[in-house]
Amino acid sequence: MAEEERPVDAQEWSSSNGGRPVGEELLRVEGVGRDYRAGDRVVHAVRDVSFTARRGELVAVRGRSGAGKTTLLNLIGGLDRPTSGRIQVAGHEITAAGARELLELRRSTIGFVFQSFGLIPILSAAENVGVPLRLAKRPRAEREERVTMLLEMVGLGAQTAQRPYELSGGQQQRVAVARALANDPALLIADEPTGQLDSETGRSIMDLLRALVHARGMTALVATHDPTLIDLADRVLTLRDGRLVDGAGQDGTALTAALG
Ligand SMILES: Nc1ncnc2c1ncn2[C@@H]1O[C@H](COP(=O)(O)OP(=O)(O)OP(=O)(O)O)[C@@H](O)[C@H]1O
Repeated sequence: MAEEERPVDAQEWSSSNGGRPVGEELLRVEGVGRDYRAGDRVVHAVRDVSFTARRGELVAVRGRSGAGKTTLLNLIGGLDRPTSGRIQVAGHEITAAGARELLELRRSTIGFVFQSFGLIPILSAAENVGVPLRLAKRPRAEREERVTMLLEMVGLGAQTAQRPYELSGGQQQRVAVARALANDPALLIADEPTGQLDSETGRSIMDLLRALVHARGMTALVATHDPTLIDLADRVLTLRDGRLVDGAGQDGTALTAALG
């Protein structure tokens, strides 16, 4: 990783975590299932999944292709609705939220990073990062200050005016991470964030996510196939055929068992 791409010292960010107590429960998933109809067939993409995650935790979600990782992350992020079960994020009942409340939660409480970066090609790095701040109607001066700080934080202080096609894949994903953090979310959801990157660049993105999660008392859920990236997680959830087969509780105990 080039020197200028190193994220700033985690300490610099610790004051901006809103006093969130690291270790407090941030996410609760209880008996969540999602079925899809495919013609005459029903696909049980996610089945009876229960776990909790705490502030300051980087949780990897692993499993083979088709195991249900994307479906689970989309349910937790409020992009899809479960067929059964409940999901709470930062005390908000995602599963009971109406469309407007979900939109608001996705803007204020949850940040998303995708495999394909999802940047707007005609906008500069700074403008891309500023999009969520515009949607949140933050004043211009505050937006500019925050965008500068976010891009410096991900090691792109010198690339603010560049458009996505003028940046490498790793740099584009850093812009996407900065954008996901614009509104200071409590939960970061990343679906295969390193899937389009070479292994070294992928690792630097995971290192960045890990530093941010620990510095800011955020929770991150990261779906990945990559075993070397899984090593960087604080905890690993393993999905198989839609079921959580490992990692539900911090001590390895399934939440459902704990609930009796
Ligand atoms: N909209 C849908 N309609 C029907 N079936 C779906 C739909 N979305 C997902 N599925 C099915 O649900 C299962 C889980 O898919 P999902 O994309 O969550 O897996 P994944 O673990 O993220 O896979 P990958 O690593 O390949 O992205 C698969 O069998 C998939 O075909």
